[in-house]
Amino acid sequence: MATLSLRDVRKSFNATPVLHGIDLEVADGELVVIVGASGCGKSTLLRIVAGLETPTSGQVVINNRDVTGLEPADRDIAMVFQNYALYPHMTVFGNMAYGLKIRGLPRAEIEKRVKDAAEILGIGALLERRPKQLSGGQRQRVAMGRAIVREPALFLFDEPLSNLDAKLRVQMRAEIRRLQRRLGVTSLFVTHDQVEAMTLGDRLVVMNAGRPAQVAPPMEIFSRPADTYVAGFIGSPAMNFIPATLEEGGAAARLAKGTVIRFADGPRPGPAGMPLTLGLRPEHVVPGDGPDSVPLSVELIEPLGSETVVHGRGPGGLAITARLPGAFSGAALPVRLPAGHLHVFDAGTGRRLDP
Ligand SMILES: Nc1ncnc2c1ncn2[C@@H]1O[C@H](COP(=O)(O)OP(=O)(O)OP(=O)(O)O)[C@@H](O)[C@H]1O
Repeated sequence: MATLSLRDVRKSFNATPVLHGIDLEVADGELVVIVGASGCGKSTLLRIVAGLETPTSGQVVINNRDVTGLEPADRDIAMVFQNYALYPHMTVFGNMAYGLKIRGLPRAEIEKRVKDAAEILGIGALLERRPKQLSGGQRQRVAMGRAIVREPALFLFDEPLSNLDAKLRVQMRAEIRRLQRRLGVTSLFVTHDQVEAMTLGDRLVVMNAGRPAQVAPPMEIFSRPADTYVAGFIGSPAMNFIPATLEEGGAAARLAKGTVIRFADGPRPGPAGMPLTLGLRPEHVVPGDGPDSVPLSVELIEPLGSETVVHGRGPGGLAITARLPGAFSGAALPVRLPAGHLHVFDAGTGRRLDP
């Protein structure tokens, strides 16, 4: 049972700020995923929670205890890394038991914990092997096992799946989710992979250049992204962005070549002529004619079997990607930009404009 609080955590390296004040509350048993592009500060944040890095200011609080000044070993956490960090000269049993031996647990207790964890992870038959005699997925399970036997308050995962091939990644992702639910251990998971983030997290922290751009459950992030950064980062193919201006007392948007789209859900605040960025996911671009349609000249067709991704250009060179069900061929098609699916952002700040 554990909660984690980060309170205005800041970090600079050589006077260059990389974390600009992170506040986060992680509930007991919750799995929070920190996701963002390379260099946004995810690993630094995780290492601060682990105690491997000292924040420039701010606090790390685990179970209402300020651990900011404590050594990693005194924080009651277990970390699973990308490179597994197994001892090559030790057996699987030895690797999993090592931390418990250091802590001076009785031999019988160590054996019980290691065997139980190995059972849960399906590696009971591998306990006498050495890491080099294991597959990538098996090594990953040993690294997980080593974390589990410690029965920590907090699991910290730093891109633990990135060395696995695509199929194994998906499998291990599901295993980690199941395991985390079953054990109920509060967890922080860092990844740059948006699919991993969406499928694993109870909530996501989408980081942009050292700041949390949005903290919310995955589907809320997908359906109501807080700004254009989050909107463009989550979702594949990426959301289309269409420049427009605010019209009709905030009730409509005018596109470059004159198409006017009336918002389905009421007016947006802002002066007439205010620059907007409209967001529309490729799956919401539909072929057809209407007051909200634009002609598209097709540049690239990507058949995916059950659906087709079509990249094209609209008026004024506007790039639009559509995800169409089934097969598609052709050089041109009119597409509708349905108002009910539009995300409306302030073009200046990138922030979502709510009706
Ligand atoms: N020890 C260090 N000294 C100086 N700069 C550092 C140090 N560690 C990280 N940085 C810088 O801090 C920024 C954030 O790094 P961090 O590793 O946290 O990013 P990340 O989001 O985890 O990226 P990636 O996905 O590539 O691992 C980067 O610009 C990085 O170069």
